[in-house]
Parts: sequence; C-alpha cells; structure tokens
Amino acid sequence: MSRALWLVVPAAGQGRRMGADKPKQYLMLDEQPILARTLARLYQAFPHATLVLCLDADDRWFQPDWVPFAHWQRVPGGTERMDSVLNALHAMQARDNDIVMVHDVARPCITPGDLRALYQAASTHAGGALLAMPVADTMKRANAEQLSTHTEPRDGLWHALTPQGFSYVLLRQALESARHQKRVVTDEASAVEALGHQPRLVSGRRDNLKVTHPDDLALAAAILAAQTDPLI
Ligand SMILES: Nc1ccn([C@@H]2O[C@H](COP(=O)(O)OP(=O)(O)OP(=O)(O)O)[C@@H](O)[C@H]2O)c(=O)n1
Ligand SMILES: C[C@](O)(CO)[C@H](O)COP(=O)(O)O
Repeated sequence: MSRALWLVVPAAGQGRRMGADKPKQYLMLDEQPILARTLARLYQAFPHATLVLCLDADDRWFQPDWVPFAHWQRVPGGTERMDSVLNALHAMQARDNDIVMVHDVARPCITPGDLRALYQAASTHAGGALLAMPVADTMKRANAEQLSTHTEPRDGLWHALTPQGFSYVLLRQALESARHQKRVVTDEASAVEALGHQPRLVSGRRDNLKVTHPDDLALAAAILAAQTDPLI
C-alpha cells in the first residue's frame, strides 16, 4: 500500500524573541508574509501532499488564500511547539505507515532539494530523519558569569533543523510518550530518540535559517535573493 505524505507546519508561536507587533510568521519577507513563503516552498516540492497547519486559536492575521495546497486543514496550536504538533497528529486521518514531515513556519528559506532529500531518508529509514548541519565553530562552555570555563569537543555535534520526518505511528507514539512523562521536547527527533530509535541526520544547507531575532529578517531576505537557481 502506498504511503501518503503529510506536512505538519507548526505556526502557533508568538515570536517573543522577535519582539514585533504581530507573530513573526506574519512579518513581510520580500513582499510576502513568512507563512506564505514557507508554504510556497513546501508546495513547490510536494504539490500533492496534505497540509496540517497549526495556528493559535486567537490568530487574527491568517488568510486562507496564502495556502496553495488543495488538501489542507487547520488545527489549534498548543502551549509548546510539541503540543501544536501533537494536536495536528491527533486531528489528521493518517494511516500508521504514512510519512509525516514537520517543518517550522519560521524556516522560509528551505529549498525543494533539501525537502526531497529529507523525504527520501524519512521514507527509507525506520527511525526517521531530520535535516541537520555539523557544528562548524569551536564550542565553549560558559559559567553563570558568562565566562568560558572550557572548550567542548565538537566531533559528532550537529545543529538540528527542520523538516523532520517519521512514520505517523512512530511520531505519535514518541510525542505522546514525552507528554505522558511531562518532558518538553524542542524537536520531534528528541522524542523519537527517547524511545530508543536513531533518526538519520541528513546534511542540509546552511541557509535553512530559523527566523528568530529581528536581524534574521534581513538575513532571510538576502538568502532568498541569493537562491536564484529555479531548482535550488
Ligand atoms: N506553542 C507553539 C510554539 C511554537 N510553535 C511554532 O514552532 C516553530 C519554532 O518555534 P520558535 O522559532 O521558537 O517560534 P516562536 O515560539 O514563535 O518564537 P519565540 O520562542 O521567540 O516566542 C515556529 O514555527 C512556531 O510558530 C508552535 O506552533 N506552537
Ligand atoms: C525544531 C527546531 O527548529 C530545531 O532547530 C527548534 O528546536 C525549534 O525552535 P525553538 O527555538 O527550540 O523553539
């Protein structure tokens, strides 16, 4: 039986670190809201997928015409990112074996090439997969006074990015287990690792920026302007 592809996009955050007058997913990036840009990139890679969009129940800014997908549904966000994703998993009518890819709305520079690479790994590796990039800098351990106490070995250290993809049944079990144990996880892979699985790290582009702080907006605009190849 073929495995359907579901795209879960957590977009219920408040963007506190951005400090703007609206959640950061509604800030303009090259004349479009970040949310619209991110959905357009996902659609470019997977026009036949079903989208599950997590939005805050009090969201006043969302406009449905920013969604390019034929099949999609809106679900309410939760207190933490993991709660928003769990709401999506509980609302969608997926089969156990279907593939679920979770992608932050705040990562609008994701490329179709990286999306396809992650889908390929998530579909073939039982423990699922995540986009990630090896740590490039020397890593320091700070004390409470922000003094560097020592240098951490960086061998084998990676930054976790999104998307992250898993079978529906594995992801649901992992996040339900984390919630049951009152553990807050900041990405899906953490929950899956806690069940004893080992998601595959797929080396992704370094320009898959998570727009988090005010100066990230200009950075994201510069990245989009530089991504000129139509196949990116
Ligand atoms: N309760 C939450 C919290 C976050 N997110 C989403 O999870 C992604 C990653 O979160 P982050 O970058 O931390 O976004 P915010 O929570 O909006 O930012 P901040 O932590 O600065 O408030 C974002 O796409 C955000 O919209 C969500 O859907 N539900
Ligand atoms: C999932 C994530 O984007 C991986 O880098 C990240 O953990 C979510 O952002 P947060 O700032 O930790 O909420």
